Amino acid sequence: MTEQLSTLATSTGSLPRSLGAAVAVVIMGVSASGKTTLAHALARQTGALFIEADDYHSTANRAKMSAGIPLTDQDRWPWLYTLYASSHHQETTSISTPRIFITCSCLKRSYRDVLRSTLDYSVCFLYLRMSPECARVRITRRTGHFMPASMIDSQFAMLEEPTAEEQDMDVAALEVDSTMSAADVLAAACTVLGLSVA
Ligand SMILES: Nc1ncnc2c1ncn2[C@@H]1O[C@H](COP(=O)(O)OP(=O)(O)OP(=O)(O)O)[C@@H](O)[C@H]1O
Ligand SMILES: O=C(O)[C@H](O)[C@@H](O)[C@H](O)[C@H](O)CO
Repeated sequence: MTEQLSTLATSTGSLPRSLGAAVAVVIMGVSASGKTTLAHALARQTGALFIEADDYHSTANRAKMSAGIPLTDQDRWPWLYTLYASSHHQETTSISTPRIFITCSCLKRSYRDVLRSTLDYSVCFLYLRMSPECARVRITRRTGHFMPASMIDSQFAMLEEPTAEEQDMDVAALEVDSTMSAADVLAAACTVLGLSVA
């Protein structure tokens, strides 16, 4: 993990140029890293569709997480399938890209590979990279959400940060810390994605 972090630290900040035109952008990261907040803002500003992966968790998955029990691969495969199946049929009238923002934790390489290989359209990932301390503060302050703060450690334990190889391929990482407002994160994301929204 430490090795991955240091690799990432030297290579964050922009998407491979060929993926600037990706149709779908998956905003990934641990719980409370700000995926939903950012995706809402991006979708609002660009007119793109927004798909929230949390909406596709089964009742059983939600109950597990609410009870502070981390999901397993077996819990996540059907969830990723349902997410894929629903994204698959989405079409928008937008003629610009990206057309879809998808929030999805995508904690493991294998989960990202599932989306890479199943989604019909070109996809790239924007990884919101946040320290455990910052995520813990955010999740503790958040109200009205099923995910308890006690899950933060397991989210980081599970996390396989995007490798340098993935970053050469289709992942950009954005460092997010406690000094960045939602507007700051939006602006940084737009720069990384090459979007010219205000
Ligand atoms: N830049 C920011 N500064 C301060 N608070 C923020 C910022 N961005 C998001 N938040 C707050 O942090 C909390 C987590 O954000 P959000 O729900 O968007 O994260 P998430 O990654 O979608 O979480 P989850 O995967 O658990 O649904 C929310 O209460 C949100 O209002
Ligand atoms: O893979 C997972 O463990 C889950 O997707 C979680 O990340 C939560 O659903 C999400 O973060 C909501 O709090």
